[in-house]
Amino acid sequence: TSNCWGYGEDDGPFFWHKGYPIAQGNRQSPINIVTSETVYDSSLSPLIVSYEHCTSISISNNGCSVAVEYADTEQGPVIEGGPLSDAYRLKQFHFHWGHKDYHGSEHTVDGKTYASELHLVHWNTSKYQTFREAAAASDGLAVLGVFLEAGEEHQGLLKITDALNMVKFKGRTADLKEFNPKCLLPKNLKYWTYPGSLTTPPLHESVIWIVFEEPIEVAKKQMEKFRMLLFSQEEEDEKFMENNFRPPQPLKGRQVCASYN
Ligand SMILES: NS(=O)(=O)c1ccc(NC(=S)OCCc2ccsc2)cc1
Ligand SMILES: [Zn+2]
Repeated sequence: TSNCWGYGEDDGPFFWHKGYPIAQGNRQSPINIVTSETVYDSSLSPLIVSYEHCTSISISNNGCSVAVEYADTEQGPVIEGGPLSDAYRLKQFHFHWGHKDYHGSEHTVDGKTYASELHLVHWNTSKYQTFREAAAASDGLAVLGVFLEAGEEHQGLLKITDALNMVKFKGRTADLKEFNPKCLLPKNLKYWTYPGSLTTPPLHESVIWIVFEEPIEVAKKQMEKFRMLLFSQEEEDEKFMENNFRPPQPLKGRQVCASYN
């Protein structure tokens, strides 16, 4: 889809409200998580991540990020529990990152930015028939957010970072079979959760956010591979894909719940 929005100085996050007025809505994402204002919610049950049957299909450069898509089948990978009343099936995961390792995440924690943020996008298959329908419903989507920080090489991520050179240009897709993203989750699944939105247009306010406190470590050279991707198509002026993150949005009175005390 030829987006008329981007991350540049004339089509970036500060302009999105023109095409998508919901950008100034009451449950926009990302947010800055102020840990002293989070509320421990003892009614939050543990998050159940059932990623056993993981048929990844492909990896693609969609012009705003790089995404790994999953087959939309009954026995696909699902999450449930935690703040969720229904089962949510994995549709895709993608990343946001910066020009350098000191920034790039969308959510921030007490103002701290991370080098990158992984989003695992799930939709409510108990209540809706398609992703598109769920994406427009207030309880339609659940996105797991994982912070990435520069450190040791991440073995599980190698299969992704080694595939990036196959999808350098916008619109490119490559096979990526049997990738199980469970290896991308942190050891400790303590999380914060709050009601929010897609962080890119159409910015639908349909996401239950579940953001893990513990970052995963990835090597600097793995981060550099994300930065050699392009926003642009072959034959267009080369525009390196970086800083594809939306800054934190107003909390508008929302409560952020913590899964732990
Ligand atoms: N960064 S994010 O996780 O909030 C996020 C997740 C999904 C999307 N959009 C997707 S997967 O769109 C697929 C096409 C579509 C269908 C209904 S609305 C958009 C945008 C942002
Ligand atoms: Zn995202």
